Amino acid sequence: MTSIFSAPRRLYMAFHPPQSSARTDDSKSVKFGILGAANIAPLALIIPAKNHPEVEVWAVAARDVNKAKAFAKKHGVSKAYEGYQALLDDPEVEAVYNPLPNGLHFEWTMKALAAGKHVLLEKPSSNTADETRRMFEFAESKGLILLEAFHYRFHPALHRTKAIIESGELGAIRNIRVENMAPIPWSDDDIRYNYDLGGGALMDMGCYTISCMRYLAGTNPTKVLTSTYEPHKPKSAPSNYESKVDRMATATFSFPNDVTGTICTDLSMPLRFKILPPMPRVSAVVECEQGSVELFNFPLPTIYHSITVTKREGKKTKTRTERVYKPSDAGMEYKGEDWWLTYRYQLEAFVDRLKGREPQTWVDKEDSVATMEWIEKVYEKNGLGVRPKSTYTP
Ligand SMILES: NC(=O)C1=CN([C@@H]2O[C@H](COP(=O)(O)OP(=O)(O)OC[C@H]3O[C@@H](n4cnc5c(N)ncnc54)[C@H](OP(=O)(O)O)[C@@H]3O)[C@@H](O)[C@H]2O)C=CC1
Ligand SMILES: O=C1OC[C@@H](O)[C@H](O)[C@H]1O
Repeated sequence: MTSIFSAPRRLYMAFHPPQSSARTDDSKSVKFGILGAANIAPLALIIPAKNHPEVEVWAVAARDVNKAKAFAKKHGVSKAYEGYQALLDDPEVEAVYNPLPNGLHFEWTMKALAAGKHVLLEKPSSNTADETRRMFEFAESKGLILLEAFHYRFHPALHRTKAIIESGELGAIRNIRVENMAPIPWSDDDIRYNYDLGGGALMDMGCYTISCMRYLAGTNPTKVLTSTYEPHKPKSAPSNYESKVDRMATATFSFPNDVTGTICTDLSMPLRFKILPPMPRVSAVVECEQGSVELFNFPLPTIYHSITVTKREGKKTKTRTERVYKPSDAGMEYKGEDWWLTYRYQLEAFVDRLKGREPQTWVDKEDSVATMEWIEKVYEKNGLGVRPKSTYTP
């Protein structure tokens, strides 16, 4: 039963989750260390950890120890380290969260694994598919867990959308279109615009579109058919500046059985009439033989989402809308509350695997490698070229 209070309550709880009342004995909790006082860390780990009975965010490291100390104080983290290696040398740290810029993912994940830590690694997993494969192979060889933090994959709204497609009620898939575009005025020195650090729209918001398209298709594309981009040009750039960083990118793909796919991603959608920020475009739409299903807001479904199913029946078209904030809303049996952020579902799965329990969802090695392979293929197609590989040699 929903009421006018359910959305404000859900949003409040999402960002102010209750401290877990069933806290596990401290000696059994998983102590996390964070590499970098990253902007995303509070949302992706600190807030979800408050409500996870088996997680303690124990340490943070930053290049500047004062930054690490300030972050630790603000978020109630016990230890603050100068430099990332110092955190990896802490025997108390069992799992590492790696939210460094993309171009540093390979180096610091390899070092964390070498130090015997499990790793929750931000998306996209690295700058190249080869690096991603090597990280997973190393994790396997050490018996450690490595998960690419594609948090959206863990939310029940996405699982319900996939179940609708797989139920066959709409017939076979014909086309999949995924958009992830927002009007965010990132500064020119943001990591997203830094080629050496693995910047670009396709790497950042675009990696979700490739991952989501592959997931909903249930298979990999066979080819990149077309790709376009608009470059990012810093305000101070000379007129002949040649950018290797895409602010916006599109691509079309072929899939087996004449299925097609389209992605569109934009880090900083242009203002309308030079003043009005456009609405973000955050949908995954699957067109099938007898209708379509659209998951609106697949990246952050806890905030708000809708699953719109349009079905052609003879000359009539029927439309229904579903909302699945918690698994039981769609008859699914795994754990979750309507206010759980995608990151909270993800943390549950990560800790389940670490503790030897079966997680409800997982993003495995082949999945992460394939996402990087198709990112590379799009960059090859549009001429911008693959992001630079790491200079770190393990
Ligand atoms: N899951 C999600 O929803 C999101 C995921 N992300 C991903 O998380 C990662 C980090 O993103 P975000 O938090 O926005 O990034 P930040 O701009 O906050 O950078 C993250 C950290 O990178 C460190 N860093 C190390 N070397 C450099 C360098 N040369 N230049 C700049 N920073 C450096 C800084 O650490 P220090 O503290 O040591 O200075 C900084 O704290 C990316 O991989 C991104 O794709 C980002 C946003 C959302
Ligand atoms: O992962 C992400 O999600 C939110 C976006 O604003 C951000 O650019 C991206 O890194």
